[in-house]
Amino acid sequence: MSAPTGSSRNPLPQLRRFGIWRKNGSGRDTADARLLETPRSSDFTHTDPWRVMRIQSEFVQGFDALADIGPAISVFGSARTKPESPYYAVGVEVGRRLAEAGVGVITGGGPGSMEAANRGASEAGGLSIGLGIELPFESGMNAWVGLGVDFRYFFARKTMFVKYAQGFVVLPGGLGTLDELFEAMVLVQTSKVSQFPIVLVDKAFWGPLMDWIRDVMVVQGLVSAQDLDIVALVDTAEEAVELVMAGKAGAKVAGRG
Ligand SMILES: CC(C)=CCNc1ncnc2c1ncn2[C@@H]1O[C@H](COP(=O)(O)O)[C@@H](O)[C@H]1O
Repeated sequence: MSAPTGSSRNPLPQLRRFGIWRKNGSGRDTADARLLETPRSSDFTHTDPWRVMRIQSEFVQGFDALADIGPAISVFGSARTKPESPYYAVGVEVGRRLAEAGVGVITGGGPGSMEAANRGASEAGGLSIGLGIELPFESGMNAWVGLGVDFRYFFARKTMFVKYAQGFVVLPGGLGTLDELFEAMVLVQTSKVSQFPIVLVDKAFWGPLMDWIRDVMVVQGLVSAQDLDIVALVDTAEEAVELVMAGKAGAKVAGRG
């Protein structure tokens, strides 16, 4: 086969940097040279290579803090749930029942339903973990967190929610809750995790979302009907803890591959 000649074709790459080929670089622009160069300003702490170090340190810190927590379940839900809301009461009961079942409770460490689950776990004498996130409007770690780890990056934090839990209980929530839920659903769908129960609490809240997935996504062939089995819908804290502890929801799909 002859070499491409058209001007729109890439010529051979000229410079290689850590396995990445780039064209049009200066031969004197090496990693060593850049390392030894006097920085033009202290802005280097805002550069991507520096960020990579910070990202790495978040993973190290998270792995370090959570390595020995034992079995745990992550509980998600709205940061805006008020203490007088029925959802808050369900969150407290989920946390309490999980602690009584002998597993740690991991939440996002914030207010609302996260606080409720931490509170239930803490009041029952269980391990109450909060994985906080730096946000412009965050209110800090809730008072019921016994072991807290703060993150700058959502993706590092989300890794911990899955890596150190054996299942998810998801209370009604907003975009943050959906982000955490769908991340887990995709991980089960693609067999990145197996036997990972995901239980959604409150059929009236979650039902319409599941109906939309069934009526639109499944009908258009964008997900399979089986994918609906990744999650289970329940109405009470008791059912949620029973199912998540039995490892039931999600098992069907995870087991097929
Ligand atoms: C009352 C209020 C607006 C406070 C916001 N304070 C917050 N503090 C901590 N985490 C938060 C906060 N807001 C959103 N989150 C993040 O979003 C998730 C819940 O989001 P949401 O409320 O469902 O979307 C949490 O796990 C966390 O990732």
